[in-house]
Amino acid sequence: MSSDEMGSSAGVEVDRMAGAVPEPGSVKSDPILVADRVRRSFGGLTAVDVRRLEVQRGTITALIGPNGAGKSTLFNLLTGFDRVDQGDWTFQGSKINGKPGHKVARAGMVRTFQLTKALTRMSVLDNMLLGAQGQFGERMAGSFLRNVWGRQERANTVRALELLERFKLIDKREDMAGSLSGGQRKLLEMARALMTDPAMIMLDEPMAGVNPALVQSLLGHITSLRDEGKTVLFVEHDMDVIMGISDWIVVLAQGQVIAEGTPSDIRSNKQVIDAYLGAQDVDEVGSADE
Ligand SMILES: Nc1ncnc2c1ncn2[C@@H]1O[C@H](COP(=O)(O)OP(=O)(O)OP(=O)(O)O)[C@@H](O)[C@H]1O
Repeated sequence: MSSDEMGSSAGVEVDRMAGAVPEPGSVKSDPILVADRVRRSFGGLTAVDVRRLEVQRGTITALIGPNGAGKSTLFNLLTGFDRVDQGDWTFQGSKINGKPGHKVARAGMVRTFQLTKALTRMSVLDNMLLGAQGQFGERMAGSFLRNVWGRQERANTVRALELLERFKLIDKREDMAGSLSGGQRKLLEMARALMTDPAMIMLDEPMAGVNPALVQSLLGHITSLRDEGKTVLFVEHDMDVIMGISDWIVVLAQGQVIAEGTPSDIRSNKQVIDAYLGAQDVDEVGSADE
């Protein structure tokens, strides 16, 4: 078995994928998320048309593909932030399609959100407390601030401070979120998503706009989440990051899953090279890994 198929945790080699076959729709031994025939069109354009997708529990799974492949749309659909035309999916064995984002979050599946304008004008700590409400949109920010201190927020504040400590943002807790650097914003987005202690966290481009100095720190946080038993599904464009930390990679092109596999499977998959990676990128990925 290749090193890509094996993960190392506290010196013990673990086969997290339990021999899953590298093919689209691949069956997993312990899937936390199972999606069937998920379709979403915008006018005449089919943005997502996924026949079957299973995400193995306790892994880092990357969702990759060219621009416009449907990655963000699939994220939005699965987490209740967009409506499917058709499709079913279960999370931890329970059907969650059709549920709004905050209910999906309560079920244990949380996605990160980029800091919108309203959120940048709130303090780092208030951003965290907002995360305790589960999934949220910008329009909830105003009502949240009016209500938050009237309710039992003590436990949430304790959790928020613990997470800010862990993500090295504790000294910034009173600062406006908008004053954070690109990397610190990503740390805040991740910390905020953890407020509800989800079983699965979905990260939307966790490395975008991050200074190289913070990349290692972010990677460390992502792998520790997995090593604590959480499932991580992330969309990312940085191939070194994807190949470096993923247990499994799902490749989308034109809304469909065209390949799945370990980093080494994907790196040598001709269809993926043609549709996405390009020979040059594969060489770069190979050398960056060595
Ligand atoms: N709200 C919308 N209205 C119309 N078309 C949309 C909408 N959202 C997405 N699309 C289209 O659906 C397709 C998939 O878009 P999506 O943003 O999901 O791709 P992506 O893989 O996340 O791309 P990127 O890597 O560039 O973020 C694209 O052609 C996009 O233009």
